[in-house]
Amino acid sequence: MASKNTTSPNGRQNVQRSNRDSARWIAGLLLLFVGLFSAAAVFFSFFSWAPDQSVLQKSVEDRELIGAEIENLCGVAGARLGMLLVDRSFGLFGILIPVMLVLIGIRIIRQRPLLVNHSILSLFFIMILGSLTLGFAFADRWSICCSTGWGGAFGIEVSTLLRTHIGAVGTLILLLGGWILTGVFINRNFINKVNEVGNVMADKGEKIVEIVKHKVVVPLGRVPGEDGAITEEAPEPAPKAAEPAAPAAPAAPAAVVPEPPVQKAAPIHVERPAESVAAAKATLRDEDDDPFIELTPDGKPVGEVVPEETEPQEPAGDEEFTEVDLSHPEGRVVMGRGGLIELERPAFRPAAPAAPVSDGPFTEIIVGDEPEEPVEMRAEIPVEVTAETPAEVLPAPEPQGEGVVVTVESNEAKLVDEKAIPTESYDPLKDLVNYHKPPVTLLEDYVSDSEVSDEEIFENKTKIEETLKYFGIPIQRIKATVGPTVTLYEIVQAQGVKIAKIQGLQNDIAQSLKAESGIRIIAPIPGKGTIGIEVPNRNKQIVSMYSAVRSLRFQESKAELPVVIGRTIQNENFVFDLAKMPHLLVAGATGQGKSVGLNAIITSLLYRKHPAQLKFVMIDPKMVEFSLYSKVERHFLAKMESEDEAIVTDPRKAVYTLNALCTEMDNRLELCKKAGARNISEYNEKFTSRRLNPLNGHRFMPYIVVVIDEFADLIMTAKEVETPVTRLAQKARAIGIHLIIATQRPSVDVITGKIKANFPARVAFRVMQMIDSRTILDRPGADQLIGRGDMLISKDGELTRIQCALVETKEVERIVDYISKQQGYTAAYALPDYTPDNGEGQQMGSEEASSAPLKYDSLFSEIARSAVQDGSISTSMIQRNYEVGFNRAGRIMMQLERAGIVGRQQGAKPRDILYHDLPSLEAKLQELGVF
Ligand SMILES: Nc1ncnc2c1ncn2[C@@H]1O[C@H](COP(=O)(O)OP(=O)(O)OP(=O)(O)O)[C@@H](O)[C@H]1O
Repeated sequence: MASKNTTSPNGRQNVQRSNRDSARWIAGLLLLFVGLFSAAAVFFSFFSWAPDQSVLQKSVEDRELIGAEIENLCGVAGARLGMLLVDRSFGLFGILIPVMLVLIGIRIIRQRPLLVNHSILSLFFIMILGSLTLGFAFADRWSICCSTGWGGAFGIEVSTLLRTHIGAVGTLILLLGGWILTGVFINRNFINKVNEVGNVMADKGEKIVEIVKHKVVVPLGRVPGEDGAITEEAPEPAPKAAEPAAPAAPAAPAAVVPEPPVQKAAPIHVERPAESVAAAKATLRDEDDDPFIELTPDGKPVGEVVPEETEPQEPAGDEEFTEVDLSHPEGRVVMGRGGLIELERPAFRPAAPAAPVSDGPFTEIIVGDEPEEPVEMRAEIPVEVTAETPAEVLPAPEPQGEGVVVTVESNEAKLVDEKAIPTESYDPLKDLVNYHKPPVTLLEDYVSDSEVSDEEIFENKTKIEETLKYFGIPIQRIKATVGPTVTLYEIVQAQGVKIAKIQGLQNDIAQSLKAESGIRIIAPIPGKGTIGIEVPNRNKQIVSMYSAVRSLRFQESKAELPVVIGRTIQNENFVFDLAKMPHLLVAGATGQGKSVGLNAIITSLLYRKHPAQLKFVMIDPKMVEFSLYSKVERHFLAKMESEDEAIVTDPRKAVYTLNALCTEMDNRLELCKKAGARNISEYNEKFTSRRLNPLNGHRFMPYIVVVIDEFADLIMTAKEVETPVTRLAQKARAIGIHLIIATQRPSVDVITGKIKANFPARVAFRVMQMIDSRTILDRPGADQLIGRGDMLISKDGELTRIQCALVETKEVERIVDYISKQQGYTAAYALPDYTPDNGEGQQMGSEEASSAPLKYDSLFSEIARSAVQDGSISTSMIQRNYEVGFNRAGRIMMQLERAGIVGRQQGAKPRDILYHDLPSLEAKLQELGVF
């Protein structure tokens, strides 16, 4: 007789699980309180250990007799605990034991795994090392906070032991190594810090060697040769810059002309390559410690060429600039410490035009904004000369005009101090550092009391056995696995029975089990060789998103885009990596759970990803499914810059958005190519480890998940949607763009061959006809599902039956509310704007699409007026004058073109303005409805 126990194994499991959870929670809370009490006890013991210890040494009677009381605010227990954790254990660092207890308690309450918790392990290492270090450093010398010494009994004894065996130096090195390893364990960036210290020490070492060379070796008559080798020959003493030098050339006029009163009116900065300046400096460095470098007009150090008659040089060193005569009558070149070459001219004197300075072979002169304007006309405007010419080849100005004083600063390429260059990894999450992922408590924990009874299982097993026997198929064994929706009866058939024979009995078995649908025969079960018969349970269980998100499998998943979609027949949470799928096709008849499935996918991702890591593009022709996600626009959504709404509901805009995604894909592929990365993970890894320069356009790439609901509606109204979808499906996986396409009608005109070929992963909810099942899964099965979240997922030809997790609209609302209340980015993630050319616009089939855009930019009329008034326009002009981005400027230009106000772009030529007077433009604007 079969057991009549009505509690199923499943139910028992649930009850056991909930009892375990409660016990865990209580244990966690107890530990938390013990930890808090211990922390307080240890803290107070730091102040009261001395009197308390003498009190504790006395018997209770003695204490009462003399009225001695414990001072620790946690009483006798506190004083003893303090003694135990501080004196007898880890000294000052004994306080970390209660801290660890508190952390463990919290983790138990929050149902977190304990074994390898990083923070607790870190604290543990710190405690051991800290105690050892203090024990080693102070032994039992100081007893400010406890009787044994700062390191506690453990620290003192173990360090003494180490000292005995490996000596003081060995112990010191061991401790240093231990601290470094602990630092690295706590934060991997610590490696960089260690490297930095190493570099600083290496630099210091080099400097010391330099100083020794200059101060000790050189005075001894040994000088470094060009190759750095030390030779015995002493060089000719170089003339000091300030000293009059022997004439090397006919006296330059500048040498005899008295220096005019200098007014720093229009300095000319000459920028040149760092090497030349460095070379010039290097020539001088060895001659004089003076930080200022004097140059002659031909760029040579002043001591070598400046004639003796040169006007007395002001003592270099205390000046901001060292002045050097040019051959110009009144010119002077001054090279300052910063290395910028500057031309100083006396005010109100005819100055040398900038042009001669620029005549050098590589000299580029930028004279304010207007290069053609003579320098002397611009006395108030700082004049910049950018020269790629080394100082040595800078031609001296022809002696024309007079009174020009040239101050030369060699503009060294500005180098950031090497220590100021960030060495730690770039952390994209720091953008929203306070972002908290939604707590799981926002989800509903649906408790199902509908369970599969043992009776039901036994009945089904008997019926299956009888039916098979009736058709002459003997079986050896049957095993039942109860799932949330169906129970799998696994049959081991007698030897010699053909699998196909059982497969053909699907309808007969269904009839005998009186099940209208839901019976599915898996023959054989992959990897097992047995035959599976899935029979729907009389009462289905709800799989809550709450339990799915809480599952260890999901929480510990290392996937890039982890998704927990529901539970398999074996009652295991089914977790997959969307990044590896890499796209998903979702089909199912109306009301069978598609939208819930999509929400489960989106919710999973929201629970695991940070806004910096993931963006969604949501296309919702039904207009209602995704509207609630608009609240997280600034956190998790991406849209074209020109779009107002982040959730795309208009089929025409859906096409634009998908094309914009193609542009984003192309941009990302280009960036990956430049970076030498094969995929988004490699690229982001390079970017975060600062191996890619943002100045070269590199940026951190978040994953983009594109969710399209009702694809059938979309492709029917905008056939051209197929092209971008196929392109994305073919190429976007590597750079982190993944598509999820859902449709009610999985017919071949919707899921075309091109699309299907690029979607190896498919999800099927119940469909009404076998043909639909074949379209989506390439085989029957989806027509045999029982609906309400019962689904099949096919990946690489393998089919898994899953009960989709239920996440209701109200739960999604709570999650998006939680996220939206947190700080987000200033706007949605911007996709490059896509502007269709006219041809494409006409293809849309609607008149509206080919005519001027529906909505004009708010700057449209203002820019149109200014274009007509000025008679010219360009995108860059719009950008500059109105401080708008390139995309917006381009869009406004496109709107002007479509409105017939400006002509088409013709190569590099400026666009024609098609209106020549404001009244006719105003009439046009009125006609367009823009004022
Ligand atoms: N996983 C599930 N568990 C329990 N019930 C579910 C599940 N999925 C769906 N249902 C039930 O089925 C109903 C319809 O689901 P859903 O709205 O997802 O269907 P749909 O396929 O998106 O339909 P349509 O295409 O018409 O929008 C839900 O309101 C819910 O009651």
